[in-house]
Amino acid sequence: MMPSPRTTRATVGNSTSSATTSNGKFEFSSLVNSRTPLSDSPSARLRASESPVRRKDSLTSQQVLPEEDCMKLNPSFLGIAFRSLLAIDLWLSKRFGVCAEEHCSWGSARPLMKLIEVSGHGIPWIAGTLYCLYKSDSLAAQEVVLNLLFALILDLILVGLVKGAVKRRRPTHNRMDMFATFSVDKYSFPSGHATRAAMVSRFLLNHLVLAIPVRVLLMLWAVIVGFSRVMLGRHNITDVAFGFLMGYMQYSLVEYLWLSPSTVPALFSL
Ligand SMILES: CC(C)=CCC/C(C)=C/COP(=O)(O)O
Repeated sequence: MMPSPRTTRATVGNSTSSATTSNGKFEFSSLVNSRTPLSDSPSARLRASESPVRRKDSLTSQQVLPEEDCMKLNPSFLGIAFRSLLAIDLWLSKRFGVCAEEHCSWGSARPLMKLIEVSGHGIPWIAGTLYCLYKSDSLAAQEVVLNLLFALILDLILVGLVKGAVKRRRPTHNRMDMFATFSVDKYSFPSGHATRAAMVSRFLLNHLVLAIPVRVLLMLWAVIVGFSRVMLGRHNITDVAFGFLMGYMQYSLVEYLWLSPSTVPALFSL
């Protein structure tokens, strides 16, 4: 039976000769009996790789355990998968960018797509919410509208942060003729329209009492806003897909941080 490294270390500490002659245990002998530190001797350093105790300490990341070799393979596999996904994304997004220019196959639908773009823009949403806040006459209505305003501002901040961190350029076929943009809007990941559409529609579905057809229309609007981003050539498909996911999660964050008269009374006494 193989002694455990702990047992071996104790044994060689008592007997120099038996420790230095036993195969593969030299490192323990030198560790205990030699004045030369293990890591100073090249041969000892090499042999240390055979010791389960020293292995992790004395080797570089290239000379490690098989499991760690696997870990090294994974990033390259993931890298290839990631690059392939991006290549498919770029190719598909370009194919679906059918309203990117007037002369494109669906170029005549471009004005309609731009109208849909305005319907998901931050300015009309923030302006409309401020107007509703001004008009709301009950505390309950004020609470909902104030939280919608908070959600819209939070969305602008979070999208701006992610766009600034990821710095993914808009598709080359996009014509940058959007109105009222921030400097980070030269970047495309994630789609701010998609985050807003997903978040706002989830917000309204949860806080307004709406007839079923209106609920369906609201969901349809969010989906159409997403499609229009790719068709206009503003975004790649992954920008919009991630935007929807992010907007959906942003709503959960708003729910979590919900502003109410009991948590922030100052906001409601204005
Ligand atoms: C100026 C304000 C209040 C908002 C900017 C809204 C905007 C232009 C977002 C960019 O959306 P995409 O990332 O979908 O292109």
